[in-house]
Amino acid sequence: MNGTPSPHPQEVVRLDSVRKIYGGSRHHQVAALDGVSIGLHRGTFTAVMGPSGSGKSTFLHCAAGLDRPTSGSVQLDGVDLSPLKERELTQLRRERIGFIFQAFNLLPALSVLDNVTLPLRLAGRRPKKAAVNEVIERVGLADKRGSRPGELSGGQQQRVAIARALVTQPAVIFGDEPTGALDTYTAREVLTLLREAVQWGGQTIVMVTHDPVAASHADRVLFLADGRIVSHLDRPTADQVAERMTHLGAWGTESAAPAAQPGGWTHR
Ligand SMILES: Nc1ncnc2c1ncn2[C@@H]1O[C@H](COP(=O)(O)OP(=O)(O)OP(=O)(O)O)[C@@H](O)[C@H]1O
Repeated sequence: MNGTPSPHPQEVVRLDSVRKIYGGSRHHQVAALDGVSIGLHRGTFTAVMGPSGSGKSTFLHCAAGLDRPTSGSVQLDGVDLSPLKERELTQLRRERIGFIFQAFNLLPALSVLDNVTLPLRLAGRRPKKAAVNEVIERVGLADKRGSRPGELSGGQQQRVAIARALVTQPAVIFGDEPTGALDTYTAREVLTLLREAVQWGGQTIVMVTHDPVAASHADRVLFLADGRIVSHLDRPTADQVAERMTHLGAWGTESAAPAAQPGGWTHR
Protein backbone atom coordinates (compact mmCIF):
# COMPACT_ATOMS: atom_id res chain seq x y z
CA MET A 1 0.00 0.00 0.00
CA ASN A 2 3.02 2.29 -0.08
CA GLY A 3 2.98 3.24 -3.77
CA THR A 4 5.17 5.99 -5.16
CA PRO A 5 6.42 8.77 -2.88
CA SER A 6 3.97 11.64 -2.50
CA PRO A 7 4.95 14.93 -4.17
CA HIS A 8 3.43 16.63 -1.07
CA PRO A 9 5.16 14.90 1.86
CA GLN A 10 4.01 17.50 4.38
CA GLU A 11 0.37 16.76 3.56
CA VAL A 12 -1.43 14.01 5.38
CA VAL A 13 -4.65 14.44 3.42
CA ARG A 14 -4.74 15.45 -0.23
CA LEU A 15 -7.77 15.74 -2.48
CA ASP A 16 -7.32 16.48 -6.19
CA SER A 17 -10.29 17.51 -8.35
CA VAL A 18 -12.63 15.39 -6.26
CA ARG A 19 -16.20 15.15 -7.50
CA LYS A 20 -18.91 13.10 -5.87
CA ILE A 21 -22.14 12.74 -7.79
CA TYR A 22 -25.19 11.20 -6.16
CA GLY A 23 -28.24 9.94 -8.04
CA GLY A 24 -28.44 7.59 -10.97
CA SER A 25 -30.54 9.35 -13.58
CA ARG A 26 -29.18 12.50 -15.18
CA HIS A 27 -32.01 14.76 -14.04
CA HIS A 28 -31.72 13.72 -10.41
CA GLN A 29 -27.97 14.03 -10.04
CA VAL A 30 -26.46 16.07 -7.23
CA ALA A 31 -22.82 17.13 -7.22
CA ALA A 32 -22.20 16.82 -3.48
CA LEU A 33 -18.53 17.65 -4.18
CA ASP A 34 -17.77 19.58 -7.33
CA GLY A 35 -14.04 19.64 -7.99
CA VAL A 36 -12.39 19.93 -4.58
CA SER A 37 -8.59 20.20 -4.45
CA ILE A 38 -6.91 20.76 -1.12
CA GLY A 39 -3.94 19.59 0.90
CA LEU A 40 -4.05 19.41 4.70
CA HIS A 41 -0.70 19.57 6.45
CA ARG A 42 0.51 17.31 9.25
CA GLY A 43 0.02 18.63 12.74
CA THR A 44 -2.76 21.04 11.81
CA PHE A 45 -6.36 21.41 12.95
CA THR A 46 -8.84 22.09 10.14
CA ALA A 47 -12.53 22.86 10.56
CA VAL A 48 -14.95 22.38 7.66
CA MET A 49 -18.05 24.56 7.63
CA GLY A 50 -20.81 25.44 5.21
CA PRO A 51 -24.58 25.60 4.91
CA SER A 52 -26.67 22.46 5.18
CA GLY A 53 -26.21 20.35 2.05
CA SER A 54 -22.98 22.10 1.03
CA GLY A 55 -21.03 18.82 1.04
CA LYS A 56 -19.31 18.75 4.46
CA SER A 57 -20.15 15.13 5.30
CA THR A 58 -19.34 14.04 1.78
CA PHE A 59 -15.97 15.80 2.04
CA LEU A 60 -15.24 14.03 5.32
CA HIS A 61 -16.36 10.64 4.02
CA CYS A 62 -14.31 10.91 0.82
CA ALA A 63 -11.23 12.23 2.65
CA ALA A 64 -11.44 9.40 5.21
CA GLY A 65 -11.94 6.64 2.66
CA LEU A 66 -15.47 5.90 3.90
CA ASP A 67 -16.87 6.79 0.49
CA ARG A 68 -15.31 6.79 -2.97
CA PRO A 69 -15.28 9.90 -5.18
CA THR A 70 -16.97 9.69 -8.57
CA SER A 71 -13.78 11.21 -10.03
CA GLY A 72 -10.58 12.77 -8.78
CA SER A 73 -8.18 11.33 -6.26
CA VAL A 74 -7.68 11.19 -2.50
CA GLN A 75 -4.35 10.53 -0.84
CA LEU A 76 -4.18 9.70 2.81
CA ASP A 77 -0.81 9.64 4.53
CA GLY A 78 0.79 9.30 1.10
CA VAL A 79 -1.45 6.43 -0.03
CA ASP A 80 -3.67 6.85 -3.09
CA LEU A 81 -7.04 5.43 -2.05
CA SER A 82 -8.48 4.89 -5.56
CA PRO A 83 -6.96 1.49 -6.34
CA LEU A 84 -7.53 0.04 -2.87
CA LYS A 85 -10.00 -2.81 -2.42
CA GLU A 86 -12.57 -2.55 0.40
CA ARG A 87 -10.51 -4.82 2.64
CA GLU A 88 -7.41 -2.67 2.13
CA LEU A 89 -9.40 0.49 2.78
CA THR A 90 -10.73 -0.96 6.03
CA GLN A 91 -7.21 -1.87 7.08
CA LEU A 92 -5.92 1.60 6.21
CA ARG A 93 -8.72 3.23 8.21
CA ARG A 94 -7.97 1.01 11.19
CA GLU A 95 -4.27 1.72 11.10
CA ARG A 96 -4.06 5.34 10.10
CA ILE A 97 -7.34 7.08 10.93
CA GLY A 98 -9.17 7.94 14.12
CA PHE A 99 -12.84 8.96 14.18
CA ILE A 100 -14.81 11.06 16.64
CA PHE A 101 -18.57 11.28 16.14
CA GLN A 102 -21.29 13.47 17.60
CA ALA A 103 -22.95 10.39 19.14
CA PHE A 104 -19.67 9.12 20.74
CA ASN A 105 -20.26 5.57 19.37
CA LEU A 106 -18.84 3.79 22.41
CA LEU A 107 -19.66 0.17 23.19
CA PRO A 108 -21.93 0.30 26.26
CA ALA A 109 -20.96 -3.10 27.63
CA LEU A 110 -17.23 -2.33 27.65
CA SER A 111 -15.29 -0.39 30.26
CA VAL A 112 -13.53 2.87 29.44
CA LEU A 113 -10.24 0.98 29.23
CA ASP A 114 -11.66 -1.65 26.87
CA ASN A 115 -13.34 0.97 24.67
CA VAL A 116 -10.07 2.87 24.37
CA THR A 117 -8.00 -0.19 23.52
CA LEU A 118 -10.55 -1.70 21.11
CA PRO A 119 -9.03 -0.22 17.91
CA LEU A 120 -5.64 -1.65 18.85
CA ARG A 121 -7.10 -5.08 19.46
CA LEU A 122 -9.12 -4.91 16.21
CA ALA A 123 -5.89 -4.13 14.37
CA GLY A 124 -4.23 -7.13 16.03
CA ARG A 125 -1.92 -4.92 18.08
CA ARG A 126 -1.27 -5.62 21.73
CA PRO A 127 -2.14 -2.55 23.82
CA LYS A 128 0.93 -1.20 25.64
CA LYS A 129 -0.15 -0.49 29.19
CA ALA A 130 1.98 2.63 29.73
CA ALA A 131 0.94 4.21 26.43
CA VAL A 132 -2.75 3.46 27.03
CA ASN A 133 -2.59 4.85 30.55
CA GLU A 134 -0.90 7.99 29.28
CA VAL A 135 -3.68 8.61 26.75
CA ILE A 136 -6.40 7.98 29.35
CA GLU A 137 -4.66 10.34 31.76
CA ARG A 138 -4.23 12.94 29.03
CA VAL A 139 -8.02 13.09 28.54
CA GLY A 140 -8.55 13.30 32.31
CA LEU A 141 -10.21 9.91 32.86
CA ALA A 142 -7.58 8.13 34.98
CA ASP A 143 -10.14 7.46 37.73
CA LYS A 144 -12.78 6.19 35.27
CA ARG A 145 -10.85 3.36 33.63
CA GLY A 146 -13.28 0.71 34.89
CA SER A 147 -16.50 2.67 34.34
CA ARG A 148 -19.02 1.86 31.61
CA PRO A 149 -20.05 4.63 29.16
CA GLY A 150 -23.55 4.75 30.72
CA GLU A 151 -21.98 5.87 34.00
CA LEU A 152 -20.27 8.86 32.38
CA SER A 153 -21.40 12.35 31.37
CA GLY A 154 -21.56 13.32 27.70
CA GLY A 155 -18.28 15.21 27.94
CA GLN A 156 -16.59 12.27 29.63
CA GLN A 157 -17.91 9.91 26.95
CA GLN A 158 -16.54 12.14 24.23
CA ARG A 159 -13.18 12.17 26.03
CA VAL A 160 -13.22 8.35 25.93
CA ALA A 161 -13.85 8.62 22.18
CA ILE A 162 -10.93 11.03 21.85
CA ALA A 163 -8.67 8.67 23.78
CA ARG A 164 -9.84 5.82 21.55
CA ALA A 165 -8.98 7.92 18.49
CA LEU A 166 -5.57 8.96 19.86
CA VAL A 167 -4.43 5.55 21.08
CA THR A 168 -3.47 4.19 17.66
CA GLN A 169 -1.45 7.36 16.95
CA PRO A 170 -3.32 7.80 13.67
CA ALA A 171 -2.07 9.93 10.80
CA VAL A 172 -5.29 11.92 11.03
CA ILE A 173 -8.38 12.14 13.22
CA PHE A 174 -11.67 13.00 11.53
CA GLY A 175 -14.39 14.53 13.67
CA ASP A 176 -18.03 14.71 12.58
CA GLU A 177 -19.66 17.36 14.78
CA PRO A 178 -17.69 16.09 17.81
CA THR A 179 -19.15 18.77 20.08
CA GLY A 180 -22.65 18.75 18.58
CA ALA A 181 -24.20 16.91 21.52
CA LEU A 182 -22.38 18.79 24.28
CA ASP A 183 -23.20 21.92 26.28
CA THR A 184 -21.09 25.01 25.69
CA TYR A 185 -18.78 24.51 28.66
CA THR A 186 -18.16 20.81 27.99
CA ALA A 187 -17.71 21.48 24.28
CA ARG A 188 -14.96 23.97 25.10
CA GLU A 189 -13.18 21.38 27.26
CA VAL A 190 -13.32 18.83 24.45
CA LEU A 191 -12.09 21.37 21.88
CA THR A 192 -9.23 22.35 24.17
CA LEU A 193 -8.24 18.67 24.34
CA LEU A 194 -8.28 18.40 20.56
CA ARG A 195 -6.26 21.61 20.28
CA GLU A 196 -3.70 20.21 22.73
CA ALA A 197 -3.45 16.97 20.77
CA VAL A 198 -2.49 19.08 17.74
CA GLN A 199 -0.24 21.49 19.58
CA TRP A 200 1.64 19.12 21.87
CA GLY A 201 1.09 15.77 20.20
CA GLY A 202 1.52 16.87 16.57
CA GLN A 203 -1.83 15.24 15.75
CA THR A 204 -3.65 16.17 12.52
CA ILE A 205 -7.38 16.80 12.97
CA VAL A 206 -10.12 17.52 10.44
CA MET A 207 -13.48 18.40 11.94
CA VAL A 208 -16.88 19.13 10.40
CA THR A 209 -18.90 21.53 12.51
CA HIS A 210 -21.84 23.90 12.38
CA ASP A 211 -20.57 25.84 15.38
CA PRO A 212 -18.45 28.98 14.79
CA VAL A 213 -17.05 28.73 18.33
CA ALA A 214 -15.88 25.16 17.68
CA ALA A 215 -14.40 26.20 14.33
CA SER A 216 -12.48 29.04 16.02
CA HIS A 217 -10.32 26.42 17.79
CA ALA A 218 -8.93 25.30 14.42
CA ASP A 219 -5.85 26.59 12.61
CA ARG A 220 -7.85 26.95 9.44
CA VAL A 221 -11.54 26.97 8.61
CA LEU A 222 -12.58 25.82 5.14
CA PHE A 223 -15.97 26.96 3.88
CA LEU A 224 -17.94 24.79 1.50
CA ALA A 225 -20.85 25.93 -0.64
CA ASP A 226 -22.49 23.86 -3.37
CA GLY A 227 -19.78 21.23 -3.13
CA ARG A 228 -16.88 23.63 -3.57
CA ILE A 229 -14.37 25.20 -1.22
CA VAL A 230 -15.27 28.83 -1.65
CA SER A 231 -13.34 30.46 1.15
CA HIS A 232 -11.10 29.95 4.16
CA LEU A 233 -10.03 31.75 7.32
CA ASP A 234 -6.82 31.21 9.30
CA ARG A 235 -7.00 31.30 13.12
CA PRO A 236 -10.28 33.21 13.02
CA THR A 237 -12.41 34.38 15.91
CA ALA A 238 -15.86 32.85 16.31
CA ASP A 239 -17.34 36.19 15.20
CA GLN A 240 -15.34 36.15 11.98
CA VAL A 241 -16.49 32.61 11.26
CA ALA A 242 -20.12 33.51 11.98
CA GLU A 243 -19.89 36.54 9.72
CA ARG A 244 -18.41 34.47 6.88
CA MET A 245 -21.19 31.91 7.32
CA THR A 246 -23.77 34.69 6.99
CA HIS A 247 -22.22 35.73 3.68
CA LEU A 248 -22.07 32.12 2.58
CA GLY A 249 -25.83 32.03 2.25
CA ALA A 250 -25.48 34.57 -0.56
CA TRP A 251 -22.47 32.84 -2.11
CA GLY A 252 -24.43 29.64 -2.15
CA THR A 253 -26.89 31.12 -4.63
CA GLU A 254 -24.22 32.89 -6.67
CA SER A 255 -22.21 29.67 -6.93
CA ALA A 256 -18.57 29.59 -5.89
CA ALA A 257 -16.64 32.82 -5.55
CA PRO A 258 -13.41 32.06 -7.45
CA ALA A 259 -11.45 34.91 -5.89
CA ALA A 260 -12.06 33.41 -2.47
CA GLN A 261 -10.33 30.10 -3.18
CA PRO A 262 -7.88 29.44 -0.37
CA GLY A 263 -4.23 29.96 -1.11
CA GLY A 264 -1.31 29.07 1.08
CA TRP A 265 -1.89 25.49 2.09
CA THR A 266 -0.96 24.07 -1.27
CA HIS A 267 -4.50 24.44 -2.49
CA ARG A 268 -5.01 24.68 -6.19
N1 LIG B 1 -26.47 9.12 -0.21
C1 LIG B 1 -26.90 10.20 -0.87
N2 LIG B 1 -27.75 10.08 -1.91
C2 LIG B 1 -28.17 11.15 -2.59
N3 LIG B 1 -27.83 12.43 -2.31
C3 LIG B 1 -26.99 12.62 -1.27
C4 LIG B 1 -26.48 11.53 -0.50
N4 LIG B 1 -25.67 12.02 0.47
C5 LIG B 1 -25.67 13.36 0.31
N5 LIG B 1 -26.45 13.72 -0.72
C6 LIG B 1 -26.68 15.08 -1.23
O1 LIG B 1 -25.39 15.69 -1.43
C7 LIG B 1 -25.40 17.04 -0.98
C8 LIG B 1 -24.34 17.23 0.09
O2 LIG B 1 -24.69 16.46 1.23
P1 LIG B 1 -23.82 16.45 2.58
O3 LIG B 1 -24.50 15.52 3.52
O4 LIG B 1 -22.41 16.18 2.22
O5 LIG B 1 -23.96 17.96 3.06
P2 LIG B 1 -23.63 18.59 4.51
O6 LIG B 1 -23.00 19.89 4.24
O7 LIG B 1 -22.89 17.60 5.34
O8 LIG B 1 -25.09 18.80 5.08
P3 LIG B 1 -25.60 18.91 6.62
O9 LIG B 1 -24.92 20.10 7.20
O10 LIG B 1 -27.07 19.14 6.47
O11 LIG B 1 -25.25 17.63 7.30
C9 LIG B 1 -26.82 17.33 -0.51
O12 LIG B 1 -27.53 17.93 -1.56
C10 LIG B 1 -27.37 15.96 -0.19
O13 LIG B 1 -28.76 15.93 -0.36
